[in-house]
Amino acid sequence: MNAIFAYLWSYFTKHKLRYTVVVVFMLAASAMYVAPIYLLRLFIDAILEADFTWETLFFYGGLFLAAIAIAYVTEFVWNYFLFIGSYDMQSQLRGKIMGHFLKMRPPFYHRFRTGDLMTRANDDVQVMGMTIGYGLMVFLNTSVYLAFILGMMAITVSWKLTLVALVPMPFLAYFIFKWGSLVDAKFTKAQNAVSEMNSEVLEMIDGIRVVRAFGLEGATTDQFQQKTSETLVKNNEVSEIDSRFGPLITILLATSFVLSFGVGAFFVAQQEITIGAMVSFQVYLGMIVWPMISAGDLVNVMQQGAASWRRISEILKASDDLEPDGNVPLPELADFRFEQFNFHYPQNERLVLKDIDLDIPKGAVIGIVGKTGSGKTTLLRQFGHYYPYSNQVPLVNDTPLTAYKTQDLRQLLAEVPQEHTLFSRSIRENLLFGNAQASDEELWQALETASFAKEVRAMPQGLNTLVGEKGVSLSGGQKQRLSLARAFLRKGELLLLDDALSAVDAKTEQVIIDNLAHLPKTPTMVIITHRLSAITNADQIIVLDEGRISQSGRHEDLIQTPGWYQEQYFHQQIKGGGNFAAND
Ligand SMILES: Nc1ncnc2c1ncn2[C@@H]1O[C@H](COP(=O)(O)OP(=O)(O)OP(=O)(O)O)[C@@H](O)[C@H]1O
Repeated sequence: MNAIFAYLWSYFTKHKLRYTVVVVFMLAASAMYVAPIYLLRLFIDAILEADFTWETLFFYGGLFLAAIAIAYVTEFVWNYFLFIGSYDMQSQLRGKIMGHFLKMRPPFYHRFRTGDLMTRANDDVQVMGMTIGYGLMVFLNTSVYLAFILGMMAITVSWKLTLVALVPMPFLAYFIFKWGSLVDAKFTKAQNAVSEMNSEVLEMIDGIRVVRAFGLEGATTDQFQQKTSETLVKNNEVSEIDSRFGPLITILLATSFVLSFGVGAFFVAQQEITIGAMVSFQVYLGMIVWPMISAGDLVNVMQQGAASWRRISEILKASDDLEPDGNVPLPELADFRFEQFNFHYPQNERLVLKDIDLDIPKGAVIGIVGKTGSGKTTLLRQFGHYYPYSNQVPLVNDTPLTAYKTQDLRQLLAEVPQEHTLFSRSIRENLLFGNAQASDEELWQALETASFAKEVRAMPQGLNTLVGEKGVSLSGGQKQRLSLARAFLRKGELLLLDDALSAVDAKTEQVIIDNLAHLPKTPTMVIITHRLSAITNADQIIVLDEGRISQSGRHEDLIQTPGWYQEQYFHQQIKGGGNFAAND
C-alpha cells in the first residue's frame, strides 16, 4: 500500500498547481453545500417564532440560490482538474510502460506473456487513473466534506447529538478495514486471471489458421470457455465482498439515523436545541450518507489501485538481466571475434554454443550451416547482444562488446531474422523502418538489390501498396525480399541473414547474392542457410554440430573433406538433378 501512496504523492507534487486548485475549490464547494442547510435552520426558526416576512423569504431564498450557484461553479472546477489529472497520469504511465517495453530484450518477453503485458499496460493503467481521479474525489469527500458537515453539526446544532450520531462509526471503520484487506488479495487474483485470458485470446488469434487446419475449433473454444469461467469466478469473488459489506454500511447508517432522531427529539423537548436545529441536523445526517458509503468505496478503490500499481511496477522494475550498457562509442566495425565462446540461455544451464572460435574481419562473408537445432540462430543472436552472455563476451575491434554503447552497436547492424515481421502499412512505410530518411530512389535501389523492384512496380499502388491485414497478402518469398530490402536500407556495416533466402527460388537467391557482392560498399556478412548454394563464394564457412564448430573452411575445401558439409552437398546436388544451384 505504501508504494502506491509514494507514487501518488510524487505525482501530486509534480503537479502542485493543479492539485492546489482542486483542494481550494473543493473547500469552497463544501462550504457552499453546507451553508444552505444553516440558512434552512434560520428560516424554519424564523417561521416558528412568527418572525416571517416576505423580505426574510427573499433574503434567505437569494442567499440559498447564490450558494447553489457558487457550489456548481466551484464543484465544476475541482472535478474538471481532478479528472484531467486522471487522464494525464494514464497517458504518462502508458508512455513510460511503452518506453520500457521498447528497451527490453528477449529474456524479458520470455518471462511475461504478451496478453499479461497488455493487461498491465491497459487495464491496470485504467485502474490507476480511477484511483487518482475517482479515488481522490472520494478521499476529499470523506475527509474535507465530511469534516465540514460534522463541524457544522457540532457547532451549529449540538456536539452531544453529533457524538450520538457517531456511535456506530467505529464499527464502520472496522468493517471498512476488513473489507480493504480482502479486496486487495481478491482483486490481484482477478486481474491475474484477466491477464491469462488475454494471453489466450492473443495466442488464439495468432494461431487461428492452425486451429482451423487441425479442426480444433471446438476444443479451443472449450479451453477458452474454461479460462473465462475462471476469470468470472475470481471477479465474482470481488463482487461478493462488495455485496457483503455494502448492506452493513447501510445498516450502520440507519442506526445512526435512529439514534440521533430519538436523542434529538429528547433534546428538543428539553429545549436544548430548536426544531430548526433538529431539522437541519437530520439534513446534515442525510448529507453524510454519501461520504460514509464512499469511505468504503475509497478503501476498495485504493486497494485495487495498490494491486494494479504493484502489477505495473513489477514490469517497470523487471529487467532483461542483460549486462549494463557500456559507454565507449563505436563509430565503425573492424573485426568481430569469438574466442572459446560458450553460451547458454538464461532459463537453462545447458550450453547451446561451445568453444566457438571465429574471426570475422571487415568485409568478410561468413556462412553458417549445420543441422537444425545446432545453434546457428543462437550464434547470430550474439552479435546484437540480445541475451546475457554466459561467461565470455565477443570482442569487437579487440574490445569486449559490452564496453560499447548498445545503441552505437545496433546502428552498425542490419538483421533479417527467420520470422520476418512486416507491419500492416504500405510497402514504403515498411521500408522506411530500415532508414526513416531514405529517399524514394534509395527505396527502389534497396528493392532492386532484393530482387523485388519489378514486382512492386507491377502493383497498381507501387510503393504505396498496403501489405498485411489491411492490404495485399504477400507470398512468403515476397515478404522475405521486402524484409531484405528493409535491412539493406539500413546500410549497416554488418549484415546478418538468418535463413533469409529460404523462401525464394535458387535463381532469385543467386541474383540477390550477386547484387550484394556488387554493392558500392559491401558490408561484412554473416549468412545462415540450409541451402549451400547461397554461400559457395563465402570467405569462410563454419559447420555447427550441437553447438560446436565441427568443420570450417571454404566451399571448395569442404566439399573435398568427408563430413556433414560434403554429405549435404551431394544430397543437394542429387535433389537439384546435378544442378547444385537449382536444388529447391
Ligand atoms: N530463446 C530460447 N530460449 C531457450 N532455448 C533456446 C532459445 N532459442 C533456441 N533455444 C535452444 O537452443 C538450441 C539451438 O537453437 P537454434 O535456434 O540456435 O538452432 P538453429 O541451428 O538455428 O536451428 P534451425 O536450423 O532449426 O533454425 C535448441 O536446442 C533450442 O531449443
